[in-house]
Amino acid sequence: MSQAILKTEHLNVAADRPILKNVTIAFRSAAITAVIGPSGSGKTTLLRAFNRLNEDHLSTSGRVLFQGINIYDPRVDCFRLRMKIGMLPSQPIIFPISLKANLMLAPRVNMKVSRQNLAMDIEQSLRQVCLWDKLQHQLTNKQFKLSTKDQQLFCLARALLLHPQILLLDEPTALLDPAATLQFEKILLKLRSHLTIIIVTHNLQQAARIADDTAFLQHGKLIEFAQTRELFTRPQQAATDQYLTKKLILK
Ligand SMILES: Nc1ncnc2c1ncn2[C@@H]1O[C@H](COP(=O)(O)OP(=O)(O)OP(=O)(O)O)[C@@H](O)[C@H]1O
Repeated sequence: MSQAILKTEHLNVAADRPILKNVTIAFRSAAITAVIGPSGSGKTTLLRAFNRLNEDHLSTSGRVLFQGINIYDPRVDCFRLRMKIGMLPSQPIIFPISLKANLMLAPRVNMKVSRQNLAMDIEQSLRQVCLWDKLQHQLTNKQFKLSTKDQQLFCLARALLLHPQILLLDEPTALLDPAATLQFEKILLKLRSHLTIIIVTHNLQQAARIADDTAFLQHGKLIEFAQTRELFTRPQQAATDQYLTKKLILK
């Protein structure tokens, strides 16, 4: 079993009231972890805590350790942190410039890579998401329109260009149809060999299909965290059992 790459210790996040309460969890390296739970249970807030996206408007206490270093230490550079821990929101965001310019934005600013190396990286990341053949001749075409599925894959490729060690995905397939969802999942399973993936999902079948481990949150508390097969077949907490049963029956 691989080592933990990311851990929280007694993580609390609050607005005018607590949102995450005393969450202690460890994520395995080169594994996919699903975060499940009812709406409002704190899943997105947990994900955002991992690259310090909450701190402008929410208070955070406790520790988040990335490779043993507390990311809330004031000496940690947020830009560098967000390159190592990338995030993909559920709504794809593509700027109204060419696809190539979209891809080049972050690496040129943050990594100062040469144009030649960047061209190779772009090809590699588009190949990783199975878009190279479709897009290689459209990269400078400002009018080219992508389908919703391809927009989300393109955003994944853009995130991969920064060579993150952890990728945070917030309901990445919420807008996709079942076939596109399966294609997206297949790509995640391939990426897992060298990338740690934490995915928030309302789709329990998705968690069961791709996640090595699953965390169940409710009312801001980590109720249960286990290998996915264990959590789905032998939940240890009554609340987990109730949630899984209700979701699967209502499906
Ligand atoms: N910036 C904020 N200020 C105040 N309350 C917030 C803020 N961000 C989140 N919350 C509250 O924290 C709770 C958890 O929100 P969060 O988005 O993390 O839940 P979630 O489990 O991801 O929900 P969903 O499945 O609906 O996306 C909600 O009640 C939400 O209203």
